[in-house]
Amino acid sequence: MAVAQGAGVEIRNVSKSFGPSGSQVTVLDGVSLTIGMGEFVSVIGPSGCGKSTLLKVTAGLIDADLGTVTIDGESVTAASRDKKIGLVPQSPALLPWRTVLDNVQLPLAVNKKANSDRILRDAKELLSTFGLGNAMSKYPGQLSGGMQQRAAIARAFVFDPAIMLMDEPFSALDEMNRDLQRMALLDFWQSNRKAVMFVTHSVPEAIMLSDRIVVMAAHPGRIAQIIDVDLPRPRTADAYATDEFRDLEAVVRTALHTQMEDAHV
Ligand SMILES: Nc1ncnc2c1ncn2[C@@H]1O[C@H](COP(=O)(O)OP(=O)(O)OP(=O)(O)O)[C@@H](O)[C@H]1O
Repeated sequence: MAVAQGAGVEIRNVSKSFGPSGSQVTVLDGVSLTIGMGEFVSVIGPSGCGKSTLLKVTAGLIDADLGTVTIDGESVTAASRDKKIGLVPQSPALLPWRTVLDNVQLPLAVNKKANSDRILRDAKELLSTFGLGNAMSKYPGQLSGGMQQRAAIARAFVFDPAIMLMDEPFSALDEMNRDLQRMALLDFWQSNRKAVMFVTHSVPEAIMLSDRIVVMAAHPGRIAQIIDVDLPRPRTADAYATDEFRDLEAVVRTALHTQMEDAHV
C-alpha cells in the first residue's frame, strides 16, 4: 500500500520529439503522470516506446518540447540543485581508480561547501545496508556486476533524495543475481520510502517492487494503462508464489503484449 503524501513527481502533458525539423519523430506525446511521495512506480513498455526518454526528462537530463515536470513542488532545475533527485543509470558508472567507499562518498566530496547544510546519509552505513560492508576498500573491478550496481544505488542515496529515478538498473545481471539485487532494493526502500520511477522490462520485477505499473504504448510513446499492484507490504520473495501475484502477472503481460503487437503493426 502506498504512503503517498503529496506529489513527489508531477509530469504534465510532456511531449518530446527528436530529429531535424521536417523529419522529426515524436517520442513522447502528452504524457501525464503523478508519483506520490513514498510511492514506487514502474514504467514498462515495448522497446523504443520512450521509457528512458521520460526518465531523462524527469531527471532534467533532456528538456521536454512541451509540458512541465515538477519535483516536490519545484522545477527540475531547482530540485536537482537541492539534490532532491537520485539517479541510478543502467550501468553502474563507478570510477575504476577509486575504492567503493570513495565512489559512494564522491558526490559529497565534490562540493563540500554547498553540501555543508544538507542532511547526508553515512556512506559506510549505506554500503553495509546494501551488503557491501566488507567491500568498501575494494576497487570496482574486484566486484561482481551485482555488487557494482548495489554500490551505484548506495551512491544515489547519499543525499537522501526525495525522488529516485532508476533506468533498468538490473538489466545487465543474470536472473538469479537480478532477483537478489531486486530484493535488496525492496528491503531498503520499504524502510526508506522515496518516490521512485523505475524503468524495467521485467514483469515480475515491476510487480514485486511497485505500487503502480505504468504500461506505455509506442509510436508515439504515451501511457496506455496504469495497473495498481495491491499486494500487501512489506513484501518478501514469498509473494512470487501467491495467486494474487500470478493474477497480476497475467494482467500486466496481457497489457504489455497488446502494446508490443500494436508497436509492430
Ligand atoms: N538523443 C536522441 N536523439 C534521437 N533519437 C533518440 C534520442 N534518444 C532517444 N531517441 C529515440 O527515441 C525513441 C525512444 O527511446 P528510449 O530510449 O526512450 O526508449 P525505451 O523505451 O527506453 O527503449 P528500450 O526499452 O529499448 O531501452 C527511440 O526510437 C530512440 O531511438
